[in-house]
Amino acid sequence: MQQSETILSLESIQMRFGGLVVLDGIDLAVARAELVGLIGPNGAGKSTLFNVMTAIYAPTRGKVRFLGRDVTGVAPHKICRLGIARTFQLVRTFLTMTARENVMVGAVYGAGSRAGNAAQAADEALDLVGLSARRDMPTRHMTLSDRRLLEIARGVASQPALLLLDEPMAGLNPTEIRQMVDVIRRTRQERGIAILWVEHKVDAIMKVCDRVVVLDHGVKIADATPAEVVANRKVIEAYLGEPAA
Ligand SMILES: Nc1ncnc2c1ncn2[C@@H]1O[C@H](COP(=O)(O)OP(=O)(O)OP(=O)(O)O)[C@@H](O)[C@H]1O
Repeated sequence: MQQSETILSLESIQMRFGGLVVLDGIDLAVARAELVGLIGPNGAGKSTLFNVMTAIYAPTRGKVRFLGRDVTGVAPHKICRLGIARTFQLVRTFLTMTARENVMVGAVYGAGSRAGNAAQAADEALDLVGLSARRDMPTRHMTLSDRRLLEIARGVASQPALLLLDEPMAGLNPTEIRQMVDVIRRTRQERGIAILWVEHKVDAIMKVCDRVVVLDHGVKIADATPAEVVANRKVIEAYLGEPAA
């Protein structure tokens, strides 16, 4: 695997809603199988950036390139087929369907699998996230933590090159957070999927990521290793605060 190959690049992305500039000249590259954290204060523009990458929004300026193609403003279902999957801050699963059926949707919709292949892809993805034993459970009976894991499984089953995680740890307890960290690591290591991970649980990001990107007021203020980011004055002032003495 060529880990240094860039699969996603954002070039000078600007997103404006009327007079409000929410993203201002963002450049960002993600390499194959890289694990990148995306952090910043509330309202910094992280979710909006995901929405631009997945073509929910067409940026007012700039380009999104994925696997060598200009995909700026391409329809969201095409982005998924091309290999970008995502999870949501507010979990979105089909509540009356079982865990396995939910993940099969990812396999069919994202990877274009037929029923037999989709079932196999779903079982493998459920195994990766540790939900095999609950695969026949309707998702309305699952805990928040399991539904977050299920969203990851659904993304993995679509066979993406890049998975976008939007606050997968929100609302989880410490045990569930450790389990989630383990799943994120394995998703990258065992599947070779690049991950761009938005999170307010900064400790987890710093422990696990190769690189951390920091947004503040729609501007990228840092893009470096975790050790460099925690020592960055701009990041301390905008988001992290001074370390405890
Ligand atoms: N559709 C929209 N129309 C107008 N303003 C929007 C829209 N979507 C987002 N915004 C604004 O863009 C800014 C960035 O929001 P965004 O949700 O991307 O931030 P965030 O970094 O993901 O925040 P959080 O950490 O709270 O999830 C906010 O000021 C928000 O109110």
